[in-house]
Amino acid sequence: MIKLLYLHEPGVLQNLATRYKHNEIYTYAGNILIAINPFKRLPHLYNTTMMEHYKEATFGELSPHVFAVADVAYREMINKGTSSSILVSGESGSGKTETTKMLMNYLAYLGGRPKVEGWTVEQKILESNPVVEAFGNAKTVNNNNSSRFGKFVEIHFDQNWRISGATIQTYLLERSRVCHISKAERNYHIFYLLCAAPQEVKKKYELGSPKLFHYLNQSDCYELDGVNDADEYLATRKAMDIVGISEDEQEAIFRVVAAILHLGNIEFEKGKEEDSSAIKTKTRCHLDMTAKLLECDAKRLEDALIKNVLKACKEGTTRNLKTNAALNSRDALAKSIYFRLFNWIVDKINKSIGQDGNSKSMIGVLDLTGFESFDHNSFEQFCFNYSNEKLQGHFNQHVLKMNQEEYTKEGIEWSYVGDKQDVLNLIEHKHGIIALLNECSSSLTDTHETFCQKLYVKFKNNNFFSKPINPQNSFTLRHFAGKVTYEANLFLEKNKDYVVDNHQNLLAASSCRFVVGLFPSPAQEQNTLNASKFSSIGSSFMEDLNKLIEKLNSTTHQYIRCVKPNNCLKPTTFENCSIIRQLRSGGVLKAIEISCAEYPTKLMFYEFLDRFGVLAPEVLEGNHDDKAACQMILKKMGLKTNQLCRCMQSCRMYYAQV
Ligand SMILES: Nc1ncnc2c1ncn2[C@@H]1O[C@H](COP(=O)(O)OP(=O)(O)OP(=O)(O)O)[C@@H](O)[C@H]1O
Repeated sequence: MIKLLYLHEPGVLQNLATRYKHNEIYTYAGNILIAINPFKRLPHLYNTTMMEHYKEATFGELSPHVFAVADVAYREMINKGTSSSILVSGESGSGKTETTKMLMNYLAYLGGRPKVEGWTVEQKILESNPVVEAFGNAKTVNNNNSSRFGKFVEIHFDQNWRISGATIQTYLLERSRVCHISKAERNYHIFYLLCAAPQEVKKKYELGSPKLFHYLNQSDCYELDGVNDADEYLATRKAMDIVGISEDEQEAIFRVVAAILHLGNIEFEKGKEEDSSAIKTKTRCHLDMTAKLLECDAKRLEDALIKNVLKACKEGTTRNLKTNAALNSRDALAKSIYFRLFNWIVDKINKSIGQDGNSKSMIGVLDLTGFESFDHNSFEQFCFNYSNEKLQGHFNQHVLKMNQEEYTKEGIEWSYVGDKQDVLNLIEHKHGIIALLNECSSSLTDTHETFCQKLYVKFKNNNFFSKPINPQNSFTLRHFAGKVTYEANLFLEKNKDYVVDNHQNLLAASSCRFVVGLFPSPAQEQNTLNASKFSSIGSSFMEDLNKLIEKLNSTTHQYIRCVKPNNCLKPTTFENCSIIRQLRSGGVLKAIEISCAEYPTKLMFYEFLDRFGVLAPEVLEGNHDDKAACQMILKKMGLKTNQLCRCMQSCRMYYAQV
């Protein structure tokens, strides 16, 4: 892109469209790699021959490519000993996860070891992808394989620049999906894979078609185009072997997954006592099966679902739950189990791969959940979009600032262009939205209505906040990527990070060691966490993001901007408006704008002389150095709107209106 003589939006778009037509999906815009999702397999771009080419080449010698970006990070590590982070960003479905996998493949190729017995570290790292995707990805309206969590993978290298370990840090899994799915979406892949497992496995867990399970049949979408769940089940089992999850552990994991499906089929009716509920007789078989799979007492499970332990009263005092509250209790249990299971899997992978405490350098790859705006947006979208704001803030600070600092360094007069990102401030300031949400979540009297009323009063003059006419109890934020309206009705509940005491006690008493490991007894947990204290998901997510930014700031950065060319997920369709919107909101056009605003064209001195020397042949004939010769030509032509850089090896001339 920077080779274009004139940089402007239509030119940028035309350039990308032409390249995309020829399957050239990668383009550089300065130090950013733009990657346009091809929505079709392009194996020739990623094979070993291609890796060999990029390994041999210097940056810029070959066509833009995701391998070239990883190569820069690897070479910088070798030459300067620096650690790097590759930040992959873009909307949901734009190709971040695929790009991340290509980067990891290439780094494994560069830093891999000759095969010894068993699985190598890099094989384990690569095979962690299908495992975490099976448990953490799902079909959404934007993407058939949408990551419902963010991740930062740190790959460690030893003194010989070989891969010596890795850590996967995950961020905020979308818990609500376990129990609620919208039209045309699916639950987490693993549930469908297990329903497509070999007959003997399904028999063991009393599973059948996904249509039989409430947590899967709320949407009529069961299959994914081009994906065979039975094959994926086997592939996931194999990947679990490779990442070091033992046969027994896999058995326990799938038992827990099956238990969640049975748990979701338990229904309630009015109980005999007033304001109480009871298990519907026809669904009692699911209660028994859930108890069997979780190896806990069926009666205790029943009580844990239809009764609540009163904390304020003496030990053992319980209150009956009405049918709706029992349904909520059932769903809360399912979400807690799944969330803990997901974290257990990530921890296990980390332990199995191993971290290298003596590592010389690391290369990190960041893939956060993309920006989302659905018809209905809740707390999860709020958090995902907040993390995208955070990443955008980092990008603005580093890329826009970096470009402009170059002007300053080169002695070019320049007035600063930048985004202040006030919406970030609105969310995370000590008196911002998260703080208010925490205040309301921990109060006994606040509801989602009072939370919204407080928001409306507090932020009525904030340009990034507005109160929509519809729906009630919602608020709109003007994000960098567009406006999103959030429905606040479950915000308070979803912000609370806790496991119901009843559920905790039930599972801590399971005869299955694996289940107990997911839910250590409160006494054990008390050591690490003050259970009685309110714990806010919003705040801990904010803390995690701040730590992440700190880590990113301690490394050098490479940026990859993934772009979704259309919303119908089809190859060859290039929707100009949507692409321009993504480039604008992602700061790519802003970076280009900095180049355009006053000095759209940059030429090396010798290029300028080559091109414009004809205007002053006498200058060319004289014995002047290049910079002085350029100055003489400009002076002769009476042009004042151009500027010359200070003399450095990479000296360029910036000029306008020539
Ligand atoms: N380089 C590529 N080559 C072929 N297909 C691709 C490529 N990048 C993306 N895709 C296709 O686009 C789909 C969506 O990509 P991906 O899952 O990486 O998006 P994402 O940005 O990570 O989305 P989300 O934020 O929802 O997780 C992939 O499942 C794949 O079909």
